[in-house]
Amino acid sequence: MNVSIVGSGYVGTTVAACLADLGHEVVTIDIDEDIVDAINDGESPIHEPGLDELVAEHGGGRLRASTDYEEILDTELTMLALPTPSNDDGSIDLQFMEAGAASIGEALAGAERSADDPHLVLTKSTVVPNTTEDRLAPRIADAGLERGTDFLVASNPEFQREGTAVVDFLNPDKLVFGTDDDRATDLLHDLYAPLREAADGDVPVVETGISEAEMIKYANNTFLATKVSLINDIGNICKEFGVDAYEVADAIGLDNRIGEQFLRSGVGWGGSCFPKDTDAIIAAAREQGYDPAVLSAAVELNDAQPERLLSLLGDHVDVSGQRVAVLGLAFKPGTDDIRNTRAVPVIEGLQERGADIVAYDPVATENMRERYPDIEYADTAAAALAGASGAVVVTDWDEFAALDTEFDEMADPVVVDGRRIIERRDGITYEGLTW
Ligand SMILES: NC(=O)c1ccc[n+]([C@@H]2O[C@H](COP(=O)([O-])OP(=O)(O)OC[C@H]3O[C@@H](n4cnc5c(N)ncnc54)[C@H](O)[C@@H]3O)[C@@H](O)[C@H]2O)c1
Ligand SMILES: O=c1ccn([C@@H]2O[C@H](COP(=O)(O)OP(=O)(O)O[C@H]3O[C@H](CO)[C@@H](O)[C@H](O)[C@H]3O)[C@@H](O)[C@H]2O)c(=O)[nH]1
Repeated sequence: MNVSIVGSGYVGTTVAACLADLGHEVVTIDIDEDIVDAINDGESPIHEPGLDELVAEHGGGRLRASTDYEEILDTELTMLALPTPSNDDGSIDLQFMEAGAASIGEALAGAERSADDPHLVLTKSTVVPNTTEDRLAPRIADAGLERGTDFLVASNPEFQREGTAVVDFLNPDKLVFGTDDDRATDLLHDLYAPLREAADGDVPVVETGISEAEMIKYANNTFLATKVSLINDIGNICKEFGVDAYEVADAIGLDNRIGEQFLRSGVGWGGSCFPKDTDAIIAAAREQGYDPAVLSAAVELNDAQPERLLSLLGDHVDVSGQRVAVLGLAFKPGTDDIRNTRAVPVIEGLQERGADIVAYDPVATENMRERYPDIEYADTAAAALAGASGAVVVTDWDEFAALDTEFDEMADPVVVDGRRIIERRDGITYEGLTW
C-alpha cells in the first residue's frame, strides 16, 4: 500500500519505518526540514532502539519524507501523528491536529478523486473522545470536501512505548480499528495484514466505533499510570514499615488478576504520554460534569514522589552548597526523551535546596542541557559521583546496576535510589524510595 503519515516525531517515524519494513511505500510529512532531510538521508531523527537500522535500510527508498502535503495524493490513506500537548489547564490542545487536518483537506481538494475512492484519514495521535468526529472531520471538510464521498475518518490509536517502540509496534497486544464505515475497516485490515502475518503470535483486532477507539487509548494509559501510582502508594506504606515493596509486588504480580507488569514502585511516571493524557481526560471529564476521583489521586500521588525522594536524601545530608549527583535524566531507559521526566522536579527541588547539581545520562544529556544550561553535566556516572555528597537515581538505565567502586569516590556516599537499580553494598548509605 501507499501510506502517508503527517508528523514524523517519535510515533510517526517509528510507524513509518516499520510499515516500510513490512513492505509498504511510506512518506512522512513534517514541517521540520531537519527531520525530513535526516529520514531521506537514512538517519533516524530520534533515539529509539532498532530505528537507526530501519531508517538506514529504507530511508530515501520505501521510506521517504517531505514537507509537502501534496504527497498524500499518491497514497491510499493518511495517518495523523501530530502532537496533542496540554493547555495550561491540562486540557488537550488540538491546534496541531486541526492544522494538520485542514492541510490534508486543502491537499485533497486540489485533486480529482473518484466518488468510490475516498481518502482515509486515520487519527493515530491520542485525542479525547469525539475529537475525530467533532474537530478533525469538519476541518478536512472545510476545504469543500464531503465526508463519505471524498474522505473517510477513523481512529487507530497507538500503544507503543518509547525505548521499545519498534518491537512494540511490530508485536502489539492488540490493534484497535475505530471506524464508522466498512471501507475504512477494510483499508485498516489491508494496512496491518503484513504486520499480523509477521508478528510473533496472534494479534487481536478490536473493531469498534471511532470515539470508543479514542477512549480505549485513554483507558489504557490511565489504567497503567494509576497502577503505578497504586504500587507507589503501597510502596510508601511499605517504606514506613521497613517492608520491601519489591518482594510484595513480585508476590501480588503472581495473581493473574493483578499481573506482574507495571508494579515497579519508585519516583513515579513521566514521559510524553501518561502525564498529559491523564490531565487531558480528567479535564475532558470535568467539562462533561464528572470529576474522576481515582485519576486525580493518581496524579497527586505521582507529583509527590520526587519530593519524597529528596526528603529521604535530606534525612542524611544537608545538600545546601553540596555537590549532588543526579543519575538519569530521560523519563525512562532506552530513550533520549525528557518530556515530563521525574528528573525535572528532582533537579528543581535540589536547586531550591541550594545544591550544586552534577547530572549524568547516557543519551539524554543534550536535551536536558537545552532546558537547564547552567547545571554541570558529567560524561560518565563515575565522574558525576566523584566528590558528590549524595546521589539520587531517577532513571533505571541498566548501566547503573553495574556501579560499584565508583561510589567509593563520593565525598559522602549517600545514595537514594528512585528506581531499585543500585545494589546495596557496604560502604554506602543506601535508601530505596519504597524498600
Ligand atoms: N511518543 C510516544 O511513544 C507515543 C505513543 C503513542 C501515542 N502517542 C501520541 O502520538 C502523538 C504524537 O506524539 P509524538 O511523541 O510522536 O510527538 P512528536 O512531538 O515527537 O512529533 C510530532 C511531529 O509533528 C510535527 N508537526 C507539528 N505540526 C505539524 C504540521 N502542521 N504538519 C506536519 N508536521 C507537524 C513536528 O515537527 C514533530 O516532528 C501524540 O498524540 C501522542 O500522545 C505518542
Ligand atoms: O512499573 C513501572 C512502569 C513504568 N513506570 C514509569 O512510567 C512511565 C511510563 O513508562 P512506559 O509506559 O514504559 O513508557 P511510555 O513510552 O510513556 O509508554 C506509555 O505511553 C505511550 C504513549 O501513549 C503508550 O503508547 C504506551 O502504551 C504506554 O505504556 C516511565 O516514567 C516509567 O519509568 C514506573 O514507574 N513503574
